Amino acid sequence: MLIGVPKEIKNHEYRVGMVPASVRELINHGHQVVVETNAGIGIGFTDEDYIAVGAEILPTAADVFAKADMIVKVKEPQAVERAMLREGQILFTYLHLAPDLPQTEDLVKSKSICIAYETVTDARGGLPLLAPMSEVAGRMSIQAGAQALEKSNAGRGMLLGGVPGVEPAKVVVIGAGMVGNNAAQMAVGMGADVVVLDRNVDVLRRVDAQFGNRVKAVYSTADALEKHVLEADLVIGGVLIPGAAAPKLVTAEHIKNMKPGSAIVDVAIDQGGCIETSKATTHAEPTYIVDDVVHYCVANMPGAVPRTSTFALNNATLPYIIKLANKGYKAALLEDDHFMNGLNVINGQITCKEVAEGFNMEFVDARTALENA
Ligand SMILES: NC(=O)C1=CN([C@@H]2O[C@H](COP(=O)(O)OP(=O)(O)OC[C@H]3O[C@@H](n4cnc5c(N)ncnc54)[C@H](O)[C@@H]3O)[C@@H](O)[C@H]2O)C=CC1
Ligand SMILES: CC(=O)C(=O)O
Ligand SMILES: [Mg+2]
Repeated sequence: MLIGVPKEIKNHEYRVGMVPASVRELINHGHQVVVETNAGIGIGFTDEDYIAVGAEILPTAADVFAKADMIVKVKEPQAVERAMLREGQILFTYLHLAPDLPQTEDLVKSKSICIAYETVTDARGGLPLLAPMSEVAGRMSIQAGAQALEKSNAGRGMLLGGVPGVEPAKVVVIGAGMVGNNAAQMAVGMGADVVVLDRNVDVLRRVDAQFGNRVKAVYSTADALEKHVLEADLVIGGVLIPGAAAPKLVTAEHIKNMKPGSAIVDVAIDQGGCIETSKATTHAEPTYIVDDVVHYCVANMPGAVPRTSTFALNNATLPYIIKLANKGYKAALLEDDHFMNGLNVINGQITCKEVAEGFNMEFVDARTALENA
């Protein structure tokens, strides 16, 4: 198979779909790889590094899209990239379609085969291709929140851990999955007073076993959520209903009643956000203020630490890229239900139920769509 790696073009996005070591693995399996010039330069990989492992360098994204059977990326294709997709071409990347109708419509129109990292599942109920970036974003959320609380950023002027004699900030983490757990770990490490909410009791048990009495693990009712959010200095939004738009758990009314200068980091923004007043921001301008609450809603947080993030992402995606390349998409997906859950759009049909329902569009079962492809 001929695999193409374009340079990422989202604002301040320096990650790359494949590092040279991954390219080498694919070439060892008998495949060809084309890489857009300077695709890895933001994390220190030159064209020569890719050439050294056997890749061919192409001058533009258009060349890569025109040549490749499968495009491997990081972020959802931007409008100019969507226009370059063609019928029968495989796209393997993050998509986050639920909050993004224009992208969904373009992918349907393209008749390409769109497999989303974030909806691939595993036998333990996890999301193996979302997990590494959720680890990064969860850890970063506390850094971002700590900065948002600084006075120069319109925050309350509070140090997360306080100092002896001065109480720490209260950090409220909504959702105790991969993002929430990593956020809690960092917040505890910085000495904050940490509350974690989830609606899955087993998840709360795990939080309790991991952190003991350093974290309060709270069952997430509307009542509990309101109480803790209104007391918070920093709220981290880390809920997920896989494939679907995030539920708006923190309302505009809550935001109005939060302490002036408090901050929210809505990590779930890539699925539309779990805070009513959230709207996606970029690394160039990460925050804005609503009712004196600092909002940080960057949809590609791991892009800020692209070296760590690219390696972490590639460690997870490589075996799946190899499977797609070796077996072809049909066999690779049909023989593995968990991998098949990654299929969101194929030949103009939507195969992710949550996306189809969210947009009132027709849903086609992935197995049926694949068998008919
Ligand atoms: N902004 C960014 O750059 C990034 C965003 N993300 C996003 O962060 C979000 C969280 O991802 P993960 O932690 O990997 O998901 P996860 O599936 O590991 O955890 C989500 C948690 O939310 C909980 N939850 C669901 N509904 C809830 C409710 N009503 N109240 C309380 N808890 C609830 C679930 O029980 C689960 O424990 C996703 O939207 C993901 O796409 C992930 C990485 C980077
Ligand atoms: C998961 C995601 O949205 C990101 O890594 O940018
Ligand atoms: Mg207020």
